Amino acid sequence: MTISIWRYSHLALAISSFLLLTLASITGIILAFEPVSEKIQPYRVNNFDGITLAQALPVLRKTYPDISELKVNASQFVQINGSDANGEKLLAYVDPLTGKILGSPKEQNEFFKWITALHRSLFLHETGRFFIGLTAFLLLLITVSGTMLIIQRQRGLKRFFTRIARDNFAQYYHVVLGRWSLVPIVIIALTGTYLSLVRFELIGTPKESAKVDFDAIRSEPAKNPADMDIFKNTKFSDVESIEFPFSEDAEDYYTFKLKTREIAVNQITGDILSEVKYPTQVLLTNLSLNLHTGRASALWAIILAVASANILFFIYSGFAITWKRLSNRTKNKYSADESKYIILVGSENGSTFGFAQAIHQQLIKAGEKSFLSQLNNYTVFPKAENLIVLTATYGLGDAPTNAGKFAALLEKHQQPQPVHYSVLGFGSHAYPDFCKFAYEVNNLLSRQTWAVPLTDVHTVNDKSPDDFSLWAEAWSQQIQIPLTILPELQSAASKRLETLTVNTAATESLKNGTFAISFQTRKRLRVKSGDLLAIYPENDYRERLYSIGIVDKEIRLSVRLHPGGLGSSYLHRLTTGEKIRAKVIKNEHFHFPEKAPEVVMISNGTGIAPFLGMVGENKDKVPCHLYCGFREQSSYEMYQSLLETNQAAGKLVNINTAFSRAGEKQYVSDLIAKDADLIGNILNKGGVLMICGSLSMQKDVIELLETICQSKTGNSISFYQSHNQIRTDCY
Ligand SMILES: Cc1cc2nc3c(=O)[nH]c(=O)nc-3n(C[C@H](O)[C@H](O)[C@H](O)COP(=O)(O)O)c2cc1C
Repeated sequence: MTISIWRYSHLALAISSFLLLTLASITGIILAFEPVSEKIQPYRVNNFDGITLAQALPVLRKTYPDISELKVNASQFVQINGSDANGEKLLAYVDPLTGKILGSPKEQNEFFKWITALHRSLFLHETGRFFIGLTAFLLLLITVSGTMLIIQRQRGLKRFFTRIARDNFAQYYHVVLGRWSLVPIVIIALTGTYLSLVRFELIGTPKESAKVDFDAIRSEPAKNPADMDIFKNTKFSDVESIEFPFSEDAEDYYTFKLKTREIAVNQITGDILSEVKYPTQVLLTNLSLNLHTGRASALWAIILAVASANILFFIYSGFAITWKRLSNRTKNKYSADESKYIILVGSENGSTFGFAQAIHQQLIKAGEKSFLSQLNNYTVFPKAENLIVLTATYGLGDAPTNAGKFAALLEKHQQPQPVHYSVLGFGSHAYPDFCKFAYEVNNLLSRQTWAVPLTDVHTVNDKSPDDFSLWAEAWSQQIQIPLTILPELQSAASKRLETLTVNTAATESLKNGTFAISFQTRKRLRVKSGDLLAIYPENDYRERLYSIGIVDKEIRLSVRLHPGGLGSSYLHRLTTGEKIRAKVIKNEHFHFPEKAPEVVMISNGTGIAPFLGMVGENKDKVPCHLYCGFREQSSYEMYQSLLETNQAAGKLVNINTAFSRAGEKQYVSDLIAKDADLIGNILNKGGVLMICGSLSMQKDVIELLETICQSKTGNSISFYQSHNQIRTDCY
């Protein structure tokens, strides 16, 4: 919620000021070159900061007896004013130590004059100045709201400068450059606002002149100016201007306008006749001018120019981001009430909508009625048969702004008919709570009586086309509508097919219709237990996926034979030595965990397939517990000897079996319920739970684990799902 307040303020402020901000930034960049071009003039003497008035004033007065005034400008050029020996007007830059003339001051360049007027007042005098002042203030508010957004994005001030997860170009550089130019932009905005307030006298700058008590002026003891304390202690770098005495009478005195005060000095004795310290407002005005114009430092002027150029980039990238968000507003061909397919999206920056649009368009093309909207528009969908949720995760594993109300709406609206659902999470492993909100949505849906899982929850890391296509394949397999991958994602998604040779064909089909089949692969094929094998029984778009277990260097599949099933009948028909074309799909999230202190494997039926390979891969003998459910003892027997050999080798701590149609008639969830303490401990110490098998088993186990997590660990199950401690691969 708060993220949207800052975001809307940031956007509203940007929209209301972008025209004037563009103008002020462009003119600001140009004006930054004025101090730079001035600084390269050869009128500043070396070691200027060390020169005292005692060293310079006697020389200057001797060389120019009719000098009336001396000024030191922001570039530290010393300019004298008076008349020369011939009585001619003298206005020149001089070397304060020698009195040598270095050049003569020039009028401000006409071009810079014109740009300055445009920058300050838009040629509209006070009205223009007001709008420019207002723009500076709005820029200040934009930087405040922008800073808040970065703090939220980075999850706290401490992580302000830590790595940024890369989104799209505009998004990424908006944040990266925003962080680096924050300080100069705040300074530009703050000083611009301050100078406008001074200009409109909303901040007063009272400046009193030094008042001299003429009766107290002494004319002795006379001192050599080079020996006067005030001359010795005052550096040229502190001077703004000096008015010289008009004559040699004691009543005529020096007036030093220094950076912080004004003093009157007796020219004969060196007495300080009066001293006035400038009020803070005057000091701040001077500082603001220096900082806003860069007149005191060429380096700072360049920083200001770069910061102003960044403001232009922010205007462009800010609008690019907004455009992307707005362009995702969908116009639906079919209403929510009449649609069979409902696609709901949780997205902050719009990329998830891109994926959703692709699915939506393909369903429409296939002649289906599909409705696409955001998760916050969840309601009753009377004709819905399929719900697809695609959602990103933000903040601390939270919902995106357009999905924040989903949980409450789900409670409120029950679907009147059974609806199949499938959840696809979008996230990034750069964040600790990977796709947490998607897991939460999936867990919430699984508790609804009307909701029937169609696929396991899938996740997409950093918009990976491979991850997306994995979900698309699993979904298509269930629905029988081919979802071809977006053309722009296609190149990455299309992989080479492998030729595999059947090593052991399905010799016998057991009573319950389960069989095993193994394939020999080429030597260098990189495949691990938990990866998926995609087969194409009819050599067309129809693909079937099976979980792989690597046993004795072979790909071993466990398959349930469905009467008339496309994939299972095809595999069942294959004979030893036959070759097939298939694709190995990497399924990294379901590999045997490399660093877990303890592992729990939970399966039912053919879901045991990847675990058969994984136990063999447990070379470090990580404590590993297996909970597997079957219909009857005979289904287990085909895996028993392999599992017991691994147990004897110390790669499995225990094998817990549940038979649903024999003996105690138990489900795998009953075994887990009994070992709730053990499961809680394993999660607490960073162990990993892997679940493979049917979606209905997964639903029961997840529900049970939610209770175990809450009571034994204090975290919700989605915490462990998003931290990769609970991994599922169900179908
Ligand atoms: C500020 C911010 C916070 C994020 N937080 C998470 C997070 O906690 N977990 C996660 O998996 N991804 C996180 N992400 C990554 C996004 O979920 C991911 O980039 C997603 O694809 C963006 O989708 P969208 O463009 O539709 O909003 C975050 C991204 C950003 C910019």
